[in-house]
Amino acid sequence: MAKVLSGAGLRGQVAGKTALSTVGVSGSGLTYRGYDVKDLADKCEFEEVAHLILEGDLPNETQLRDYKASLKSMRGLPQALKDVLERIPSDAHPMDVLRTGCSMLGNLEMEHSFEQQSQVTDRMLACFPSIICYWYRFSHDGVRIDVETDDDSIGAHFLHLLHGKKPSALFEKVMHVSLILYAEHEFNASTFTARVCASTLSDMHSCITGAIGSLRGPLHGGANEAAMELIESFTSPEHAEEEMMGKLARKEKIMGFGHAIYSDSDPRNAIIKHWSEKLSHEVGDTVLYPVSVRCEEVMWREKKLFCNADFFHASAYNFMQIPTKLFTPIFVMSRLTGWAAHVMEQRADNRIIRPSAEYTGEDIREVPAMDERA
Ligand SMILES: CC(=O)SCCNC(=O)CCNC(=O)[C@H](O)C(C)(C)COP(=O)(O)OP(=O)(O)OC[C@H]1O[C@@H](n2cnc3c(N)ncnc32)[C@H](O)[C@@H]1OP(=O)(O)O
Ligand SMILES: O=C([O-])CC(=O)C(=O)O
Repeated sequence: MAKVLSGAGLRGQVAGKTALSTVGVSGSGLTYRGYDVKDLADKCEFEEVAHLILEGDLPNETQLRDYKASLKSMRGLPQALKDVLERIPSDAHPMDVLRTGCSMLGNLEMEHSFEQQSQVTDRMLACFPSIICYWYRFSHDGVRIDVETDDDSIGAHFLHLLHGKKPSALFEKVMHVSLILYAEHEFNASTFTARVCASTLSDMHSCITGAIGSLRGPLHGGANEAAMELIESFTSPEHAEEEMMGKLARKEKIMGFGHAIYSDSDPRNAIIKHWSEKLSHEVGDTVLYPVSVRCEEVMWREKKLFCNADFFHASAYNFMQIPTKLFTPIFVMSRLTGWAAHVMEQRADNRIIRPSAEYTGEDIREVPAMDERA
């Protein structure tokens, strides 16, 4: 069943061109530069996919080694940025921390010309996990961590900083898969934000800062955190069934379900669900995974609504002992690749994005004197 793509929210309107991805095209649900996301998640590391999205091609062995070494060398944070992070309270939302961190980095390491666009993007890719974990560990545990680990991947670097030890091979693999699934998704709200900003010929840090703000909302990236709050409130599949039925009767929105483009499934769901199940066995879970499966069954049976990429990410991240409020920042660490590639694409063939509005306000009228106003 095809989804009706019309109405409010610019739904169904072509707002520009891209060679980066296809979403919901029949035959394959999601492709990055022509490769099926299932194939990429199966066979690649996240750094290979980042290279594909940003540079246009999958790297060969030497290119991948060099790319990873280069990213590894850029994990450190300038003291002025650490000083700012240390002043942000522990009850701040980590997405706001990342937004501030990205903006501050733009002050310290400004993109002076578009020729530096790849360099500033790689720098952000390398140091966003450092920013989020430096703040988290300082504000929550009172420690100033060394952010320059020698971990092979961005996902392992993140988990190492967060937990103070290298992650298991399984956890590192799941981080690769997760970061690949979240990397790029055509003209979603946060990417469109980045492109609108880019279309004014603004700098890369401004485009990414704006995109982080758009991703933060619960209708977009913030849904993975909201999904976690939902599933952890249920004690068993039966409890989930009962509560979900109540929520549907009250017409509550259930985060982690539905999609603006996909009509009957999100191709990323089956992949992350598989890894969530694997992790649940690994950590001996008997509640969260079965509860998540029951929520999925109820939503499909009652409303024909399906899990989007966010729903099973909640349990998967929880099984890796990642605090819920860091879920959406992980999405940022990945989607940065898509955002930056879209900024580059916009810059390469730019016209300022400036749509029109249908006016629904008052007819033209005179400004009344102060004593004539209500
Ligand atoms: C990585 C990502 O960003 S994926 C998206 C993450 N966001 C979420 O999970 C938030 C929950 N989902 C939603 O709010 C929506 O499904 C969106 C924002 C993703 C898509 O919005 P839209 O394209 O406007 O939804 P759509 O037109 O399909 O909605 C059709 C109907 O289903 C309902 N519906 C859609 N999603 C849900 C949901 N998760 N729970 C309950 N009802 C829903 C809508 O309210 C609407 O009902 P109505 O016709 O009575 O108003
Ligand atoms: O495409 C969308 O609207 C939202 C989404 O799934 C994403 O950005 O990954």
